[in-house]
Amino acid sequence: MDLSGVSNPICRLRVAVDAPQHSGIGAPLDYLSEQALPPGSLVQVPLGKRELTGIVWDPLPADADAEGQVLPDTALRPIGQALLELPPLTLNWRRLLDFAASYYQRSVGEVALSVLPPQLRELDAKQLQGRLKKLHKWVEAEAKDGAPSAQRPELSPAQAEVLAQLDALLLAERASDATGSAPGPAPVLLHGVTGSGKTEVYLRAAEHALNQGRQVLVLVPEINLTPQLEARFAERFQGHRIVSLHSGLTPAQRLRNWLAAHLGQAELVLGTRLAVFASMPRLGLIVVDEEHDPSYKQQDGARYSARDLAVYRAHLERVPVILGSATPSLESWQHANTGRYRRLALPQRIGGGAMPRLRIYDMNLLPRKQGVTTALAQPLLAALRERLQRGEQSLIFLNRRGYAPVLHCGECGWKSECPHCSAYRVFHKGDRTLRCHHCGFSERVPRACPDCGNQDIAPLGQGTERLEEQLAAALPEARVARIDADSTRLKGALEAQLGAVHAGEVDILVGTQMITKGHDFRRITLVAAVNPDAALFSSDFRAPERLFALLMQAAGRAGRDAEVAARSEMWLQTWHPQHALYQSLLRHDFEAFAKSQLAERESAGLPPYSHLALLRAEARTVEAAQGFLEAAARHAGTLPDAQTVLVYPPVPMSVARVANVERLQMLVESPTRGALQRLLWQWMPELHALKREHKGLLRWAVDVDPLAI
Ligand SMILES: Nc1ncnc2c1ncn2[C@@H]1O[C@H](COP(=O)(O)OP(=O)(O)OP(=O)(O)O)[C@@H](O)[C@H]1O
Ligand SMILES: [Zn+2]
Repeated sequence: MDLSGVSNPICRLRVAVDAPQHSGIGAPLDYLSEQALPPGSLVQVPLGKRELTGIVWDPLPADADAEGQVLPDTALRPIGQALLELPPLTLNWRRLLDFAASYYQRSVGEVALSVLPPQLRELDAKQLQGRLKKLHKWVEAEAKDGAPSAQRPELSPAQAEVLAQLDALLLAERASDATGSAPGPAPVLLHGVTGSGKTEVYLRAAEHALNQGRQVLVLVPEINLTPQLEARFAERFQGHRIVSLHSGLTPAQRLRNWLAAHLGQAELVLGTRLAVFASMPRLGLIVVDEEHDPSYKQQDGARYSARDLAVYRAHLERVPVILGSATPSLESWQHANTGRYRRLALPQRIGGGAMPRLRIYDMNLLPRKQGVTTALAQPLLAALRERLQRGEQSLIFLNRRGYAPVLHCGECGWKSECPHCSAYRVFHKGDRTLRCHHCGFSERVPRACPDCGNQDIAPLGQGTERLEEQLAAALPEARVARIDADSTRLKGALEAQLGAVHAGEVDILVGTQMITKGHDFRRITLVAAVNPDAALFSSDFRAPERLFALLMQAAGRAGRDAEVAARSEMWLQTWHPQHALYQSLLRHDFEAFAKSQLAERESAGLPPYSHLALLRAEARTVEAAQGFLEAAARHAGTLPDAQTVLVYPPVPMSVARVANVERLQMLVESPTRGALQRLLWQWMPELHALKREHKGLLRWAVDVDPLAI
């Protein structure tokens, strides 16, 4: 860099550093530097006794109120090494991080540093040079020539129509942008039923962006969906470099892929929610697949929604963003209703195949036997047998892993409670353990009741392990496989298991929601949800929306091949066959379901008609957590926006105690986003102060737009 023109050899730099939340350091810190480094540069700086990696941040505008007092130069410390080999992070990247930090009420340093690959924060300039050299070698060895895309299927008329509308949107945007002030293309909500070929739309839109020399970011909700999507993109775009970004990569891979995107060498980035922060200087398109999926919400630290940030990022960069789903979130659906988003639809399956016929089986018809939980009704077993005879596959969905959720003594009433949590430990038969799914506490299964010595302790209810066992007993000729978090713990296990299903080596696949999403199974003609009722009566207002999406998506795994679509079925075993949710499902009618849910939300004043945040508190005792929340509520009452923003009394979380920590939360509700944000901003300093006063408090956090209430 040529610094000869810099008149003042010593300048001030604002540097974003990852200071722990309790330190109260919010804004970037001032340092002295002999070089005028551009914002976005990585530098090492001293903080206390440590040396940390930080990011040079933008100078405050001249008229800004300085936060706190401005220190004289003599009070500032000099920066350390700068990582000059790395091009600075772009202005739009920094604006995205500024927004995310302020919206989710965290410090920008914490968020910005936490979304960089961990290894990048540990390297000095020399080590970084080494990594870059390695990257260039890799890029040379796997040279991509930008060759045109491989063979692609003829678009269906609906796909062609959607793509034409996408093009029209871009053209209109460009035409209106003569002044350079247009807001960017409206976000697109692609509502396509399962198997309608949404992925082909993503591929074509990506191709369009690649042809213009731009980079493409594709987000998927779950890590286990990245390999198959990566394969589809890689097959199509052989002349282009594709990298993935998710938490399953080794630290070295993550750094390499991140650098490839940052240097513009990777043209396609596929990843889970953290990839929304990937540095992509030539970004031209963002795709968010299964946009309704709750996994897009981060559940600790900065509790961001990657879907919402994707929309914001697209707006910043003025590039199109496509949100795809068969069952859009009600927030996005409502945005499309009001015209903020542009709705495009793929109402039919590729090849014109029918949606699976829904069969609701009334469990009340089963003869009741004391103490016996019937997993599979006879008619369902008969339907499974029919598939077996025809050589077709079935999928059985049960959202509960392990053998049984509770172990129970019929003599004294003992149950397998976790000593550290307000939850039962789950019986895992495979390794004969009782395991708590909240704190991880695990013990060997006792031979007899620990309270009364009764030898006869029995599992209550069923999980996927038990279902697998029951199926094997009822249909001994079937090849049964189970896919859940337990069966896929080892690296590569999931790919192998999915491979076996695709290869036709499995007749019946049992699993949790892992198997209901996104997979393009071609030979499944029967999907069954054997115990979906629990969510019907949840206290969480989003539970019906989530259940509907999950069941629609599960149903969507059946009959994906038009040849077998006509005889594909979705079975529901339920105690509440008349429930309105199941009735809309019966008609595959998302629109009717969304309409009725939105009407309920509107009359109850719930999102998207109001805006929520949660203040969470964790302490060793209920009193300590409650004391903090009550003091916080009193303070909120004194703030200017207290007239419009409602703060509810503290309540225990649904699992109140985890690992001996009591967890309480307080709901904050506002008719407008602006009032909520203002109140939170004014509240934060007091919350930090209250934390210091309430010694018994372990942690507190604010969750903006919380998903689970
Ligand atoms: N134009 C086309 N011609 C032929 N086959 C196509 C076409 N578009 C998509 N397909 C095929 O149709 C199948 C379903 O498409 P895809 O997986 O994209 O659906 P989807 O809408 O993403 O479904 P889901 O929401 O269930 O994940 C895939 O096997 C895909 O290869
Ligand atoms: Zn526990």
